[in-house]
Amino acid sequence: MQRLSLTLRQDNVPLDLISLIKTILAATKEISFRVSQAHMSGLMGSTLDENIQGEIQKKLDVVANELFKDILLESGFVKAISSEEEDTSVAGNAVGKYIVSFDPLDGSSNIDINSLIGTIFSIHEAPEHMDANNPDMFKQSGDKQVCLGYVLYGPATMLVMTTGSGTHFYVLDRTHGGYLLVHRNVKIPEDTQEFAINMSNQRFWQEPMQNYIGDLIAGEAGVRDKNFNMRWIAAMVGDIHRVLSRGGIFTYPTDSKNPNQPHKLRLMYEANPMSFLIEQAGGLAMTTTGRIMDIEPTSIHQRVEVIMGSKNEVETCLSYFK
Ligand SMILES: O=P(O)(O)OC[C@H]1O[C@](O)(COP(=O)(O)O)[C@@H](O)[C@@H]1O
Ligand SMILES: [Mg+2]
Ligand SMILES: [Mg+2]
Repeated sequence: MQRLSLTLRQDNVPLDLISLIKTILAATKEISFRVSQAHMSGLMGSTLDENIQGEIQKKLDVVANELFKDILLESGFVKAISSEEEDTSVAGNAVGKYIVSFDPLDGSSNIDINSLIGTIFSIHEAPEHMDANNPDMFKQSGDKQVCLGYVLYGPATMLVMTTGSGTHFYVLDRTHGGYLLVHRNVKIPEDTQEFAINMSNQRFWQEPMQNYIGDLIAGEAGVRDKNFNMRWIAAMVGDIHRVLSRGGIFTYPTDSKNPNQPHKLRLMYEANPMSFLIEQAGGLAMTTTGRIMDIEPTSIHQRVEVIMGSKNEVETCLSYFK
């Protein structure tokens, strides 16, 4: 099995970006270890604090965030970082070439049940003319990401990453401490019989989504004339990993549960990096009005509607909104 650094060189990734990627991966190896030791180190359960988005932070959310933030800022490679767990962006090296957005632990509600969690990251080039303290640096569309991915802390710790030359799967080999390539150029099947949605929100969805999911559930007895299976891991990293591995459609649609917050998933450190991975693997990553990666962000913690996965199934879903 090939080492990650060789794959990056084969994909012609610039040396300074390779150095940043290695810094990020060093942080994920440490988080992977901390996650596995959480019971013994008193790191299970919640803190008494909320993040800027009004969500109670888990102890591991805070630990993973501090670790990721410190290692990135100390590296000198980044001009600023932004994180789910930080109110605004945090300045780094004034001449750093890159900015990094991240979700230090995705799927926080899975922490206490020893289920799937992961770290999501997204790298853009830092605009030279902007001050390191200026959060507007992060207002760049998903299309401009230069590298992004996630690390899944599952039975195996896996890295799924792209630098724009295909989506590749790597696995953490604990015997030598590095990531090894296990699947180059992953491709998502265009058709699927599997969907992922939080069904408990059904009554809050818009009518076209109600109709679409209704037709999937009707199976062979309905207009789709085939049976569908459903999965929900409650961690986007886990659900998207399944879609990349064997196809499927994943959606967190617009809902009216909380009128002030029609969307759940965050654009910068959830939807955009996952969209890039899905598109590189031949899938689609959309809202009901267009491509997710075309969106010009207006704020760091912006939320967005998400419909992504197997190409033909995403198109079928969107046809209900026409
Ligand atoms: O609570 P729900 O509706 O199952 O939402 C699950 C979704 O929320 C998220 O967990 C949000 O991520 P965080 O754990 O980083 O806040 C997504 O990963 C996941 O798809
Ligand atoms: Mg998340
Ligand atoms: Mg999180």
